Amino acid sequence: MQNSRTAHERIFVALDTLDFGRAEELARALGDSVGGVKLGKEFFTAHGPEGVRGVAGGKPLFLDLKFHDIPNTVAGAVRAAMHMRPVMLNVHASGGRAMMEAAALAAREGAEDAGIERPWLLAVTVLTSLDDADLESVGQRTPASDQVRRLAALTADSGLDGVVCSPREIAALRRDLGPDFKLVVPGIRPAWAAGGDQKRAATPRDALEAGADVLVIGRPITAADDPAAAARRIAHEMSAAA
Ligand SMILES: O=c1ccn([C@@H]2O[C@H](COP(=O)(O)O)[C@@H](O)[C@H]2O)c(=O)[nH]1
Repeated sequence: MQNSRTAHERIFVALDTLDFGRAEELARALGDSVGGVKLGKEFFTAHGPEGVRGVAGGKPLFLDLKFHDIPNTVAGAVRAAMHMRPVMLNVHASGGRAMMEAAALAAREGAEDAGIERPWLLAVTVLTSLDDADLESVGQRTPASDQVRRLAALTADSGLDGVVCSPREIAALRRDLGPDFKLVVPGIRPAWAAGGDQKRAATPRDALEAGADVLVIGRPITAADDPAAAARRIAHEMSAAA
């Protein structure tokens, strides 16, 4: 996937719905006001690969299934995913090095078999809905920011293209891992949108200024009365970023 993109091309809209018709309608209404669509567990569980292909059409697709299992199983899932022709897909970094290496190999081979350009293979670090207290409650005493840096370094070392992180960690990851490591960032909240369940969030402009490659934005666009206008407003706010 190209890295030199205009503001709206950096937005992948999260179509989190069980309703096929609604997802299709949003994808159509948003058209070129976003760079691509993100389909994840909610939509995929309801509609499967066929549904994903139907809604994505020819649009760039981020397949957000966050695979997390033993290496052999994840490798198989990554191969199967190639038939949905994603430009990005992901696993969980906490699955560890062997799992990520198996996923990277499967992505290379699977893309070739499917006759597509190899998608960016990303690893989810720490979900943006979690804060330090949440991590502590599951026995993880390291602050989220440190854990993200640790998992991102492991991801880079395992041969993946980049990570999914919160906007709060972008600057540190850019310093740690350089300009080519891909940072795909959910937890984006314009000042005028509700925070919802996102705990490590920031505005689109702040995320772009910090060095994000792609912003994943769902409800601030999809729950708006006019989703295309909301996407254009966000792109305009991003354009003002240095
Ligand atoms: O850490 C993560 C990883 C993935 N997501 C996904 O991004 C979108 C965000 O949607 P909003 O409506 O803008 O909150 C959603 O599909 C999540 O599954 C994330 O939020 N955080």
